[in-house]
Amino acid sequence: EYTDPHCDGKQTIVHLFEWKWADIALECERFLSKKGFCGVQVSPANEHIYKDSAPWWQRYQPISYKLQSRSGTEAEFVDMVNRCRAVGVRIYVDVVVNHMAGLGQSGVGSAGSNFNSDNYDFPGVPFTREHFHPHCEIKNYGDPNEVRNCYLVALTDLDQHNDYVRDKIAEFLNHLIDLGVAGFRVDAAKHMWPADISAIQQRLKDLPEGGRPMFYHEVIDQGGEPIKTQEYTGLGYVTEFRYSIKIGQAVQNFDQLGNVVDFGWGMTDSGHAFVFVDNHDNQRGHGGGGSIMTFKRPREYRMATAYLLANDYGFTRVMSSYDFHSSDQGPPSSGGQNIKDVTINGDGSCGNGWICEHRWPSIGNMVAFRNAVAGTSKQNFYLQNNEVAFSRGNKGFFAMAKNGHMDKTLQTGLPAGDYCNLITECRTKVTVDGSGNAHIVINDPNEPVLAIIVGGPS
Ligand SMILES: O=C(NCCCOc1c(-c2ccc(O)c(O)c2)oc2cc(O)cc(O)c2c1=O)[C@@H]1CCCN1C(=O)/C=C/c1ccc(O)c(O)c1
Ligand SMILES: [Ca+2]
Repeated sequence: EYTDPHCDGKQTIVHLFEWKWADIALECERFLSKKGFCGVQVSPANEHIYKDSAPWWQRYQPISYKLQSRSGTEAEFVDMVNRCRAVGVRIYVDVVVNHMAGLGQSGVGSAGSNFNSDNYDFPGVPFTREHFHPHCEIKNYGDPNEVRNCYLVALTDLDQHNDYVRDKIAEFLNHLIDLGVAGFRVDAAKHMWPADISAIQQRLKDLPEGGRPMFYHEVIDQGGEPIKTQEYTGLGYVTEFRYSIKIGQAVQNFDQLGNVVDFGWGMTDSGHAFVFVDNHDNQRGHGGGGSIMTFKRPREYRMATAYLLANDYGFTRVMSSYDFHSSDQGPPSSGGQNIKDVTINGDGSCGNGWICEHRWPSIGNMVAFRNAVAGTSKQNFYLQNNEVAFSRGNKGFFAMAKNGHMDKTLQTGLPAGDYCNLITECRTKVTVDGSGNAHIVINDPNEPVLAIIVGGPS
């Protein structure tokens, strides 16, 4: 049961996809701590293959568990963890332990280790032939044995049933725990047996500050396959991909906003659901049947993410991307394996090809809303003519207008008083009268969201 995010009540992680460690440290200090983010999901920090075209997925082909990657050295990683922790922002590491590099690859990895996948030779760990499953390719996702014991697109599949393999993976995660990380995203968890993941978890230390590391498992279950998210809820949070589809559809047809949590679809219970609008893979067009919203449709994306953060379901992650034109394209680079710095413009947006969705007002300012209303349920639900609004207990009130305009008196469930609209950073306010009613006005097609909280600025 690793479901406590250890975030002092903060509710949202941001995925700073492919950011360098030095840039993440700066973002913790200048933005994430001020906005109340729980933490950062960082790209895989272990040694990975270098491919000439430097596709983003090269980081998902491990060579060893040495902490030197395209994002920086171990020293830079340690500095990032310390500086983020110093301002109350935790680090969650994306760990790739289902496999090592793909067959047909050999050479030197990002930490200088030699390897040869066809010989199952990974001296940087070390792993050798007996630590891997025999080669068969996953062809039938309808067979849970094949999905776990065969190779995903020729990626050399580790045998997590093997004690030595369990020990080496645990050693990797314990090293990260010693450095101060708060938990892990388990990449491709669907391709590992829950019992094997559990055996590895049992080899892990408590966090230095006490408590168990937080886990969230990547299980791509969109229904239709025998492997279900529920098989992994005993091990922590589990990614709920159907919610991304539901929210993506609902911002295009507001009538569906009342039914984005649909247990009829087999969706994971809220206490174990790890939820998001898009992720680093499906924002590139894989899966989701075209209903996945990304930064490429800014208005719909802001509404989808604002609703993700306002709704009373799951533990939330906000995606932060770089611009791309082809699905394999890596992060902004001046060439080779270089990654460009993240630059911050005068208006708070990012430059150098970084999108920084987490800094968009309807997104970054909703993080404080979600923290303030944690643990409360939706009430006073209002949904008509492309407008939605609801209160969260008596702690907060949220409204959103598909066309950017709303002018309606509604019950907010809040005590009388003047409240800042968090989204406009107080440039607009709301007065709640003695009966809890307020005149709700939205007039911004770009940020068509209003959010107020008790105890917020006024
Ligand atoms: O066409 C591709 N892959 C085949 C379709 C996507 O399949 C993959 C899935 C996958 C997709 C759908 C599923 O239902 C599923 O159970 C697994 O998970 C991965 C996880 C990894 O750590 C590394 C990978 O290369 C993959 C992968 O190729 C391209 C070229 C190689 C990498 N890649 C990719 O597209 C890379 C995708 C990728 C990489 C990292 C991820 O965490 C991820 O979710 C997807
Ligand atoms: Ca496997």
